[in-house]
Amino acid sequence: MGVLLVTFLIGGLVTLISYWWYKDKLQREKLAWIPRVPGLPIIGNIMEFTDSTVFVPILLEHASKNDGLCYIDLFNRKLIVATNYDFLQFVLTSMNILDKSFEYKFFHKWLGMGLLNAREQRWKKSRKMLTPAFHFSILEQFVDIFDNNSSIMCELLQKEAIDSESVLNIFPYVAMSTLDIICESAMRVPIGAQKNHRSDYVFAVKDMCRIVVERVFSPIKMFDTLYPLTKDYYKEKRNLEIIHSRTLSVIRQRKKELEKEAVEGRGDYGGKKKMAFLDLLLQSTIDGRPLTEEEIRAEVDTFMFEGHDTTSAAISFTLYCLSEHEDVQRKAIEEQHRIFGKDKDRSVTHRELLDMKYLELVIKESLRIYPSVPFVGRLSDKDVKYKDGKIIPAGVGVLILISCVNLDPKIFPDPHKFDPSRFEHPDKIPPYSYLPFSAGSRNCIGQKFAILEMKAVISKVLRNFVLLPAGEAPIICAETILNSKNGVKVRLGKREWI
Ligand code: HEM
Repeated sequence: MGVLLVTFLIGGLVTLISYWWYKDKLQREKLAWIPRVPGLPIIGNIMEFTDSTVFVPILLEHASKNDGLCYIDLFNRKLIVATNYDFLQFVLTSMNILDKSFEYKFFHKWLGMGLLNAREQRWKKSRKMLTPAFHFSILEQFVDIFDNNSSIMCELLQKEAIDSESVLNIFPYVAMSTLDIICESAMRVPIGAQKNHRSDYVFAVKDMCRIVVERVFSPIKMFDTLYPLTKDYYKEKRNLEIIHSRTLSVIRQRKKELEKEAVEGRGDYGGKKKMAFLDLLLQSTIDGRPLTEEEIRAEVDTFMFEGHDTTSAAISFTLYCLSEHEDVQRKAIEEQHRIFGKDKDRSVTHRELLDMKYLELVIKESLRIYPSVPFVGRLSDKDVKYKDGKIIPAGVGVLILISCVNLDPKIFPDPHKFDPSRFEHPDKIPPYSYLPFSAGSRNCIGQKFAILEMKAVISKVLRNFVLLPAGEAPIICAETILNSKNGVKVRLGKREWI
């Protein structure tokens, strides 16, 4: 019996290794047209990427030596690293490469198969269902919410932080404000995160961003069988309890309100009016049936995460850029004066947000240098023909380095210089060379929402404060959402509005 078991185990192991070896050999042959980054036997390049502050520059160095393309090995997984425009255009517009790469699997427990993670067939249905939630007429209704919540943020800054000598990490203030905004607008459930000060939810989301990236590159945490041996496994469990209980309470609260509205004959339950995100989810059907609570939670978790963490990073880094560039801040203020005249405290309108053309250039330039999503990944389960007989093999991921594409000196001379005038002539920027919201059919569904929200918040801060340099540059780390190890530091002075 014992001999039989050992023979069986050895046989199984040999079959597994032979399968790995054969799959590896086939993929390597098909990838022969892309330079491979030399690595160690078996573990490949994994040891180069253990620090989130350096792995993007390392990948860029490898890719730029090889015309914007190379591939790396992470144990038995291969990943094409891409900054080459032709290739990016091909991948992002291909209807055969719509799935997300292997690395997104580390999001699954958190975000389920919501829009970000959904596989091709489900994604098409979900995207079609959710697109109306970003209609112009819906976004217009959110302007007051943007305005009120940025006022609360400015009041807090006024009370707690205004002192032109002290250095302030602006990030937590912005994060609470964007969390309030996404809950009140997309979910229709105000949660008052700013007034409660601390939000376990925000801390849990931040920690999950770190955990997900560390699992991609850690030789222990990446394996589901070994992961429970690490502290992060337990931290992840705790974080997910906090996050999921928050989203479930938001969903249940809104569901109750909708039912009450229906009983009282208010609202438009089951009607034709365009609905905000959560109302749409609660009243939609997919494959002829209503969505389950699990499916709704996956979408809500996805939107809470994508809709608050991305914008809080983007707003914080833009405020930092403005604090460092007095000339740019002056022009932005001139525009605010032109729009608001003497009354800096009145509410902004949708039309006025659209009119903030210079502020839009500032935001675009800030997202170029500090893209909230520094990289995205794609995958196909079939071989895909690229050009001249070249193949992107089935099961090989493509990692698109957004943060490096945006810094190409051929397109953006002196790329680290903050210069919003680069975007005065958008026609001069070639397609697929500026990708903060990704591109193609799986681009960011919330980009118009994000730009409007950013304008509303930044405009309010500019009208109330002079942003001054703190003398401390952010230490950038790529933790799925761009983050700074030392916070995003500015100093705030009182703005005299004449
Ligand atoms: C400055 C702010 C934002 C930036 C830079 C940004 C960037 C991106 C990027 C690069 C992607 C592609 C991700 C990938 O392929 O892995 C994406 C997808 C997505 N974003 Fe955004 N985003 C922002 C704000 C928002 C907001 C405010 C929302 C919701 C209200 C949102 C919802 C989503 C969703 C649901 C997806 C998945 C889309 C799909 O796969 O069809 N994003 N975003």
